[in-house]
Amino acid sequence: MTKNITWHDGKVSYNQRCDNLGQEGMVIWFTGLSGSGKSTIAVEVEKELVLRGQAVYRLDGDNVRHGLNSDLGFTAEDRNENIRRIAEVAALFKDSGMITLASFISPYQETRDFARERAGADNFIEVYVKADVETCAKRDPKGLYEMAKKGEIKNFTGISAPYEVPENADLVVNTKELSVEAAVAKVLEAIDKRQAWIKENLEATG
Ligand SMILES: Nc1ncnc2c1ncn2[C@@H]1O[C@H](COP(=O)(O)OS(=O)(=O)O)[C@@H](OP(=O)(O)O)[C@H]1O
Ligand SMILES: Nc1ncnc2c1ncn2[C@@H]1O[C@H](COP(=O)(O)OP(=O)(O)O)[C@@H](O)[C@H]1O
Repeated sequence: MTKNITWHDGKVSYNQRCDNLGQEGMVIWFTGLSGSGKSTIAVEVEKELVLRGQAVYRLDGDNVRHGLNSDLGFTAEDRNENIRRIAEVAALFKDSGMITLASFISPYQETRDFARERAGADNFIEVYVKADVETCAKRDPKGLYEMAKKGEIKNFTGISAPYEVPENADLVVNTKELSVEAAVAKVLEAIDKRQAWIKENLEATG
C-alpha cells in the first residue's frame, strides 16, 4: 500500500484558506436513484451560491465517469471504487475551502459513510434525493429506465441493481412532492445553517 511515503506539511492552514474565501469548506453529498433529481438540484444550488459570491464546485456522476473514472462500470465493485475515488476528491475540495456539491447515485451506505468520514462529519451534509423507482422511471430523462426494462442495460439501479435507502441522511428532499425551487431552498437553508454552526463551534479549535 502506502510504503515509503511521508506527509509533507505546507505553510498555509485550512483555516487560513477558509478565511480568505470567507466560508467553511463543505461536502454536500446528493444520493438517490437515477432521475430522482440530484443533478437538477445541484446545478441550481451551485448557481445560487455563485450568485452570492461563494466558492463552489460541482462533481457529477455522468461527468466524472467521462474522465477520472472512465475505466469503471456499474458492478458493485466498480461503483464502490467510483465512490471511493470521488470521496477522496471531494475531501480534497473541502480541504481547499470549497463548498463541494457531489451528485452520485452512491447506492451503498458503507461508501456514503466513507465519504462522510473523509470529509469530516461536521462539514458533510448527506442529502437523500427521494423519489421512488416508478416516479423516476416515468420521468426517465435519459431513456435509461426504458432500456433497463428491456434488458439493454445491465445492473441498472432500482431495476436490476440495489439502492440502499440512507439511514441517517442529514436532509431528505422528496422530489415527488416538492418543486425544484422548494428543493433547492431546503438545501441552501441546510448549507447556511451548517456554515453558521461550524463558525460558532469549530473555528476556535482550528
Ligand atoms: N447500470 C446503471 N445504473 C445506474 N446508472 C447508470 C447505469 N448505466 C449508466 N448509468 C448512468 O450513470 C450515472 C450514474 O453514475 P454514478 O457514478 O452516479 O453511479 S454510482 O454512484 O457509481 O452508482 C447515471 O446518472 P444519473 O441519472 O444522473 O444518476 C446514469 O446516467
Ligand atoms: N423537485 C424536483 N427536483 C429535481 N428534479 C425534479 C423535481 N421535480 C421534477 N424533476 C425532474 O426530474 C428529472 C431529474 O433528472 P436529473 O436531475 O438528471 O436526476 P438525477 O441527477 O438524479 O439522475 C428532471 O427532468 C427534473 O426536471
